[in-house]
Amino acid sequence: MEKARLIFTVNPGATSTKCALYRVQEYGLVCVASENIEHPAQDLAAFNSITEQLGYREKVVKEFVERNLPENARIVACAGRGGMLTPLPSGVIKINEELVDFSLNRPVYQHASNLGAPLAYSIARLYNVEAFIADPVSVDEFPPIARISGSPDFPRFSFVHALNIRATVRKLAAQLNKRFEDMRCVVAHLGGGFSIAAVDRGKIVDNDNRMESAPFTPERAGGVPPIPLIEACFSGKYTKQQLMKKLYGEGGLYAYLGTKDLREVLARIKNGDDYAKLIYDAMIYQICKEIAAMGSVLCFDMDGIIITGGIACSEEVVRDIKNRVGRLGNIYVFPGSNENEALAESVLRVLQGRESYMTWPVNYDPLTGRIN
Ligand SMILES: Nc1ncnc2c1ncn2[C@@H]1O[C@H](COP(=O)(O)OP(=O)(O)OP(=O)(O)O)[C@@H](O)[C@H]1O
Ligand SMILES: CCCC(=O)O
Repeated sequence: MEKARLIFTVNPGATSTKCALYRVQEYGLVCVASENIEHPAQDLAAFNSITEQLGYREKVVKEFVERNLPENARIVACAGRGGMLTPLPSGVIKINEELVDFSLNRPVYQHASNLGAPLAYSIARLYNVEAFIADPVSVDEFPPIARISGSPDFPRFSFVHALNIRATVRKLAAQLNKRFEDMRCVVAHLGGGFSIAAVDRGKIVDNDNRMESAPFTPERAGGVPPIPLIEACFSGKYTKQQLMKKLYGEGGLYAYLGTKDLREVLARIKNGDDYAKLIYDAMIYQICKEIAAMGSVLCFDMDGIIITGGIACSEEVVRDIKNRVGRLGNIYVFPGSNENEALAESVLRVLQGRESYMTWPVNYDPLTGRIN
């Protein structure tokens, strides 16, 4: 009997590595195993950089595959979440040694997703198959107008949860019986980090890059007033690393309330904590301002507003967002992040010849949108 064909996917996050195996069926994919493997803070504290975590996470990922690969099945392809690479067009890229080297040793910023390509490649080599990344966080398809900031020295650029955003737009397209390539919508990905994006005919034409001005998130500061920030940089009170942490990792809800867990914040509010309520309300207020801003990018001519990510599991959040911006368009909720599934679907489109893949390095000019 022919062995079942499986796609392995891996999505490394700040504190966990999400792994999954999908069986390829004639009509699509069936998830046969999926785990969110959490990494205790004391384990990760032993490493000075994301790159140093590779061996540790590789062991965990290999154990996942050994535990879950059925005897009557074989892996036919692997996929990992793509990290902070150079600016790229959306789509699928085949992983090679050079891409692994770039992700580990020359990424544009430190981000757990930089380990996606090395981890997928490592499993692919074990099973002698090909590995891919899809829609990495450095997807940048901004048109020229979106790149203009208030200073030519600091042009705007994209940094975005491209994988989950494009996957949820595909889901909405199927639900509305429309082509993905025709969809126009605002997507609010609300997780540990947020990405609030305008999607125009399948392309992310603007988003709230949290290295610029953006709503604060459970752990990221988003936009802060620039002059006081410059003063703090030159005050001698902080190291660069301390200030980076204030913006990234220890900002947002965590800075105000000492927790990154929105469920805990909601529980405190239920128990009458007025300060927690103020901070929560401010977060919703900022999210809604950004949704409206992204709606304006689409001239409010859109198929709807999507809310997704872990925070979209909260009925309170969805209700409070609807109360502020529900008049702008229909709101669709896709709770949780669908990144592993989106990776598997991207690879399936490639295996079935419905989508072509790019090869690293991708010689892409974000200013013209051309691949040379
Ligand atoms: N049922 C829920 N109600 C409210 N908040 C929730 C719920 N489930 C998860 N969250 C919150 O969602 C946030 C984490 O979301 P998620 O798991 O999508 O993030 P992540 O994958 O770690 O990060 P990112 O989305 O930036 O890659 C946390 O603040 C968590 O408390
Ligand atoms: C695209 C990833 C954004 C973030 O982690 O904040």
